[in-house]
Amino acid sequence: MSDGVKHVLVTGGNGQLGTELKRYAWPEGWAVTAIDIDELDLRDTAAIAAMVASESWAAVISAGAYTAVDKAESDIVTAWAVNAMAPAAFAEACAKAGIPIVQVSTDYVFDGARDGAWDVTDPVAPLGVYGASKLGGELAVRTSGARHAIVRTAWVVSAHGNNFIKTMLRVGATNPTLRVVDDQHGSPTSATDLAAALAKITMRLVEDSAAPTGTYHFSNAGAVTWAGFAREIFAQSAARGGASAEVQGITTAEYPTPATRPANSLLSHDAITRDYGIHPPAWQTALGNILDELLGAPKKDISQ
Ligand SMILES: NC(=O)C1=CN([C@@H]2O[C@H](COP(=O)(O)OP(=O)(O)OC[C@H]3O[C@@H](n4cnc5c(N)ncnc54)[C@H](OP(=O)(O)O)[C@@H]3O)[C@@H](O)[C@H]2O)C=CC1
Ligand SMILES: Cc1cn([C@H]2C[C@H](O)[C@@H](COP(=O)(O)OP(=O)(O)O[C@H]3O[C@@H](C)C(=O)[C@@H](O)[C@H]3O)O2)c(=O)[nH]c1=O
Ligand SMILES: [Mg+2]
Repeated sequence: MSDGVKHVLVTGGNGQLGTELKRYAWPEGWAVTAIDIDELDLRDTAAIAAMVASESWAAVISAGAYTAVDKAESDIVTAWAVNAMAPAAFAEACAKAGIPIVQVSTDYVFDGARDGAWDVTDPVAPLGVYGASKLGGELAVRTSGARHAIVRTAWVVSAHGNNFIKTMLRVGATNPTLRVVDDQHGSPTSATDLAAALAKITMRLVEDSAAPTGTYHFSNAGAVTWAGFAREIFAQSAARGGASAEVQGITTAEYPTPATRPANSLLSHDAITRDYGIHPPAWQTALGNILDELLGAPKKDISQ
């Protein structure tokens, strides 16, 4: 592509994040090629090398992933192929091509076994296959020799694809009461806000060979439990005439799942703010924007 445009290759193009990276208002001179399984199977490392070598890409954003956390527990080989070997193949190809790679990773690399926000330098200790395989991808990128940013995020939600907001609205439409875990703490992340942060980092890595590299955390600002998140979803949904349900807080032990989730996966934004000047918006605001898209703007408050 010798058109003077900087082409960014994005994997996971049909996912939540890939969809928002396509919708992002890239400045003139930038273009995104977002691919998913129809164009390239991430289990095919030879095809990955060929894809990167096929064009003069400006950068790769590695967003594609095996994100079914519970299913991964019984599908280890596929999870590792997609979450670890594919990023390894991309990173190797990027190093060869001399282009940067932005690898998206997860809060689930942490064990969650302490209070406070996890810093980028804190020790990792994944509790399940999904987190372990994503950590494998991180390590491959980190040791590849490619200039990189590894951006860990958490609890990704959007108006498109599968996520907790859409599950709550769907289940809440037919159930008056929902039981939701109230002892796992984290920060929801709008795929739209994440896409904007990743675009900013990617463009800087491409334009400035001295741009900061390393590991970063991005989530929306503020902390909540899944039950607290569900309550706010229904409060904001009801204000828009959407589904509402009562949320009964339960313990993790009362909601058994194949994969163990971290009790605390709050992410510190210090590194991304310091190096890239990124200040994530509050998760409640991000939720409101997603519900605006799904349900329309809130009805006027008639009590005043
Ligand atoms: N969702 C979340 O809560 C979080 C996500 N992340 C990370 O953020 C990134 C983006 O996540 P998100 O957009 O939510 O994930 P999604 O599951 O919405 O999107 C991932 C995409 O990757 C595709 N994919 C899976 N396997 C393959 C394969 N073998 N070949 C080609 N494509 C494949 C999926 O296709 P298909 O749907 O057909 O499987 C899907 O379109 C991922 O790296 C994820 O690990 C980090 C923290 C939280
Ligand atoms: C649907 C439902 C879930 N839960 C619990 C299960 C779980 O602990 C929590 C959230 O459910 P989810 O299935 O969305 O959780 P999960 O799929 O684990 O979400 C994770 O996805 C991966 C890809 C990540 O990287 C993580 O950051 C995180 O977002 O809520 C309830 O307690 N009640 C319910 O009715
Ligand atoms: Mg899930």
